[in-house]
Amino acid sequence: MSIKVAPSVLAADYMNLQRDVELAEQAGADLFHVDIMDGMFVPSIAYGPGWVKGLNEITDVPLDVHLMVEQPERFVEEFADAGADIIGVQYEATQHIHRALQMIKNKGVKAEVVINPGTAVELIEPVLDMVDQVLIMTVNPGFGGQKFLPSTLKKIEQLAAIKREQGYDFDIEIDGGANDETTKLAFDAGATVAVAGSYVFDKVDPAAKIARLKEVTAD
Ligand SMILES: O=C(CO)[C@@H](O)[C@H](O)COP(=O)(O)O
Repeated sequence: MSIKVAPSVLAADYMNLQRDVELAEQAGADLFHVDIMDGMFVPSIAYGPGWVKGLNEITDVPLDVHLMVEQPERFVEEFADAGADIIGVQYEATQHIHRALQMIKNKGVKAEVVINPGTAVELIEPVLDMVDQVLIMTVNPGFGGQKFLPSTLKKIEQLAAIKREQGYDFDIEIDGGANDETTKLAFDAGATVAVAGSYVFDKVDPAAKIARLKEVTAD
C-alpha cells in the first residue's frame, strides 16, 4: 500500500481555494492538512474555526487539523465542532498532553500527538496507547517551503519500531519538506502519511504531484 497524502492547504491559492481543493480531491488526496497558527507557539498566524468550517463544507475529504498553538486544549472543542476529523496537539505546547488528547477523544475526533524535530520520541511513549496518529515534524513548524531535516528519519524508524513491538496501529505522519525523494525515505523508515504543501500546490499540476507521491511509495 502506498503512503496516504495530505495536501497542506497552507500552500494552496487562497483566491482559488475551492479549485485547488477539488483538484487535490479528484487526484486522490486522503486528508487535507490544516495548520492553525497562533503567532506564539509559531511566529505565523493562520486560520480560525470559521475558516475550517467553511473548508469542511466544500470537501468530503477528512480534515487533519494541526494546532500549532500554545495551550491547545483551549481550542479543541471549537475545532472539533468546526468539522475536524483529526486534531493534532504539540507535545511542547501544553503541560497536560494526556488531558489534551483525552479532550479530543471525548469529542469523538481522532487524536494526534505532534513532536518537533528537537523533541525525543521517548517523551511521547506514555500517550502512544491513546492516539490515532503521531506527527513527526520534519521541519521546525511555522512556515511552508522549508527543507526536510534528514535527522528526523531516525525518529520515524524509532517510532515505527515501538509501534511494531507494542502492536499499535496509529498512523505515522510526516510534515515539512515532503517531495518525491524525502517522502520515499520517510515511507521506507515507517511513515504512513505525508503532508505536502509546496510540492503539491506550487507547481502547475497538483494531481500529478499527488500521483507521484503514491507511485514512489507503492509496494
Ligand atoms: O507545518 C507546516 C509548516 O510548519 C506545513 O504543514 C507546511 O504547509 C508544509 O509545507 P511544505 O514544507 O510541504 O511546503
